[in-house]
Amino acid sequence: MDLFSDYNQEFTNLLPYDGEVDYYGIVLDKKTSDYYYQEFLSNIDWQHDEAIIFGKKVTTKRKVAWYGDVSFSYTYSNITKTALAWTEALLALKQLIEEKTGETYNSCLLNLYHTGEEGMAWHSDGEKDLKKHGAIASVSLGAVRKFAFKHKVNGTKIDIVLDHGSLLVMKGTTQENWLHRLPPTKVVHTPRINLTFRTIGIKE
Ligand SMILES: O=C(O)CCC(=O)C(=O)O
Ligand SMILES: [Fe+2]
Repeated sequence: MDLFSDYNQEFTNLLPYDGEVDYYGIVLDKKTSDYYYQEFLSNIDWQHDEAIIFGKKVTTKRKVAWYGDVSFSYTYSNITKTALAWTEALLALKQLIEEKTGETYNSCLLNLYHTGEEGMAWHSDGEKDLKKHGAIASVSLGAVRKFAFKHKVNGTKIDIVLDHGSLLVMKGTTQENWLHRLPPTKVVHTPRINLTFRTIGIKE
């Protein structure tokens, strides 16, 4: 990545091969980012996430919520969830992100990490309900956190920092070839909200 480029590039592909992760940097001004952060903290139906791991039901400290166009059912970590109907604020942000990325999305998974102690382990978002090779647009609000990619075969790692009001888009073969995670950290004590706009495949 050339940080000193004079070109007015809208985004940079962070991956050297086997996928495309477009980092747009900060796309929402401070006032707009603050507004959405407060709005989502207060007006999203946050729930502790549940997963079945080695046959046992576990509950995460992190909270999640899932919104979508219609009553989609979506399965991940062996649990099936049903989407809630879009709020006005979510729809407005979705539209803005669709304009910026030139893609459309029909659902959004939100994550609330209360402090730096909460994170997300290495995974890829290749669930079968997701449209194959569909773009996933990730918006970050609140505490600034590190984010990382790791190549599934050769272990190459790419670290980035996700700012308040920033946008990252994972597309193409990224989920097949790379894992990503939000590492826990002891130096962050305030909440971060992440929204991933996705496309759930419409079943025939
Ligand atoms: O919190 C983030 O930035 C990423 C969340 C994530 O990877 C996911 O929801 O699949
Ligand atoms: Fe993910």
